[in-house]
Amino acid sequence: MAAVHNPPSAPILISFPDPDALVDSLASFIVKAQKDSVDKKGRFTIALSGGSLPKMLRGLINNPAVKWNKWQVYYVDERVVPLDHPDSNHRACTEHLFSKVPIPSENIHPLDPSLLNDLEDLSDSYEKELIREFAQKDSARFPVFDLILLGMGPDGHTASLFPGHELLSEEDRWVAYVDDSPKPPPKRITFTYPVINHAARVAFVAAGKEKADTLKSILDDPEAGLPSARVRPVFPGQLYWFVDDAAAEKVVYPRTPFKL
Ligand SMILES: O=C(O)[C@H](O)[C@@H](O)[C@H](O)[C@H](O)COP(=O)(O)O
Repeated sequence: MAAVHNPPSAPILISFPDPDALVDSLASFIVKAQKDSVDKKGRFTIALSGGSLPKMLRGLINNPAVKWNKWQVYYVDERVVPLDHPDSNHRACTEHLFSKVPIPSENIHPLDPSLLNDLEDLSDSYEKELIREFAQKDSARFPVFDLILLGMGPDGHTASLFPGHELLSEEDRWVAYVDDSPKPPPKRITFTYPVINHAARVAFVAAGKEKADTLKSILDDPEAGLPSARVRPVFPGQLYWFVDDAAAEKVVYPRTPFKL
């Protein structure tokens, strides 16, 4: 009998009056994803982006529902700089979140700082870090993160997947590198689409009117093919957009009220 392939579910767009309102609901959403995962398998695998995202996770600080010792944290993409460099996503997440909560340091998976001079080795070693978490358990072709949190750049990029880049068609590797990122710094490692699109839940977080045109293209004209529009988790994965009204101002795509 031929396999039945369910199409990806439609994205769920949730818009908040301002970023502060978004922060609290985002925290509740993450805690719910954590609870579902921990109830099912005793751990919670999450991948974080850089940019403005780390600051938007402040609703998790002093939140008694977060089981920090169950979290395994990876980076969706990382700039190839020392871990304490101002450009480092790991540094941003540490400053805005990890330094303020009781997460065991061994539950956080930054890139290997001894490999910064060799992009190939660096991305291979990060892929092995994912294989240690995921592949041995169920020999998965691709890892299934419980939650991946993404940002969207004004050009429509997400992770370090930029418009027109050859990595947009990568189908095999889990982690790849770029040395020509148009957003500085130029050297980065990044999850590929197969990893992002196999997650159980993927949530974009985007705020501000400078994102309004791009968000409209992504949600109202996905066929235009901007990198963020290519995030379509395979069934039964679900895609969410947590945005503010300024970012959503031009979007016609229907909003869904926030509920857990
Ligand atoms: O390290 C990075 O540069 C990112 O992970 C990147 O993909 C980011 O999420 C977007 O550029 C959005 O950034 P903002 O949220 O700052 O607009």
